[in-house]
Amino acid sequence: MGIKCGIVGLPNVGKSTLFNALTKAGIDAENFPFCTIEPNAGTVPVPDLRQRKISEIVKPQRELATTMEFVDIAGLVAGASKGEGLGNQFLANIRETDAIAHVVRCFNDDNVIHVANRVDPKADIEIINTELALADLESCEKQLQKVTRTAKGGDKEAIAMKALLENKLLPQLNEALPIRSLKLDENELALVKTLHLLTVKPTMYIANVDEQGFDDNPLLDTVRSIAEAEGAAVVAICSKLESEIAELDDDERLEFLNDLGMEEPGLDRVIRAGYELLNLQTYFTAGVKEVRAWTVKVGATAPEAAGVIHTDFQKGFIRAEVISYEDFITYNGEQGAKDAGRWRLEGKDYVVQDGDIIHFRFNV
Ligand SMILES: Nc1ncnc2c1ncn2[C@@H]1O[C@H](COP(=O)(O)OP(=O)(O)OP(=O)(O)O)[C@@H](O)[C@H]1O
Ligand SMILES: [Mg+2]
Repeated sequence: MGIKCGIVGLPNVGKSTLFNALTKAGIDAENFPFCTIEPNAGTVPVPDLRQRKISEIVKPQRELATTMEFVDIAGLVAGASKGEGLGNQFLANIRETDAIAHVVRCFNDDNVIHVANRVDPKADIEIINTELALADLESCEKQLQKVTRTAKGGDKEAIAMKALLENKLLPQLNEALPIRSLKLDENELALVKTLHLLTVKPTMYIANVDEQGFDDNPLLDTVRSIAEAEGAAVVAICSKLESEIAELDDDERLEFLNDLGMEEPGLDRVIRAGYELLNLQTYFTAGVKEVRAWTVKVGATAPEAAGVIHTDFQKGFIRAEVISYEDFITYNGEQGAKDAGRWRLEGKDYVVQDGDIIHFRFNV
């Protein structure tokens, strides 16, 4: 499905360190602002404990996870929308993503330069959010000029767009508030989509804390309360620690996590949060050759889910053979689920459920 999550934030807050931990790409993550200039992209498997359990039953030749793409973007400073720092180029990189992971510095370390010489998550978040809102404000003002002309000729869509811009979008952006927190109806959302705005993208905050900074951390609390007010998700991680964990081999990693009292790397939480942010879910195909996870939108129908594998599967869709994840595990696989009467044949209106194990029947 090609889902892209952009990593944004002020310079030198730990974006590339996080990116390296996620992708094991080994790009430069050094202690100076604007270390990253060109964006770096990397594909990351979405961790799913259910897949392992399915594979234990099916014993396939191979397992394939579903994936998500992360893009590490250059640091943004105040005035970026007017060309400061790396300016508009940076904003164009964000425009191409589906969701935003906003990294906020919540660690104290005098050796690591902060561009404003202070650690202040609230001020940092405001700088980034203001720049994104200013960029959108500019796009919306341009659009208003354009539609004002066409609206005079009586064009219905132009009239609707003009009203939306004047009554809702521009007032919101003038307050430096994001478009995603506006309540909009379906028609308005369709119009907004054509504007390719930045502040409409689903956003989560990544609080980058010290190794000891997960509990009793007022900096983290600040990020949590800002996010709560916006209805956004927060994931607390220590980028530096994660990049060290990522370099270990599997056995060492388990031991290290155990010593830290962690069940899984913090990265897995970042990836899953990105997945939830975009309202995505997973279904599985399970055969002796391979057990594979696939990504679909929540609410996708069986033919749409088939289309993720191949467009021919969608076009020639006949039926889906479905077993829920719980049944698959409870009855120890397909045969057991069949014997228990838990194997279903579903038609084109079936709405896929998270974790479903599906086999598609189709014509070619
Ligand atoms: N949780 C943390 N605790 C302490 N130091 C950290 C932490 N996370 C990152 N750092 C350090 O901060 C410095 C900057 O990290 P990094 O290069 O990842 O930042 P960046 O956001 O990508 O910067 P730029 O915008 O300049 O590309 C590095 O020296 C890194 O080791
Ligand atoms: Mg960087």
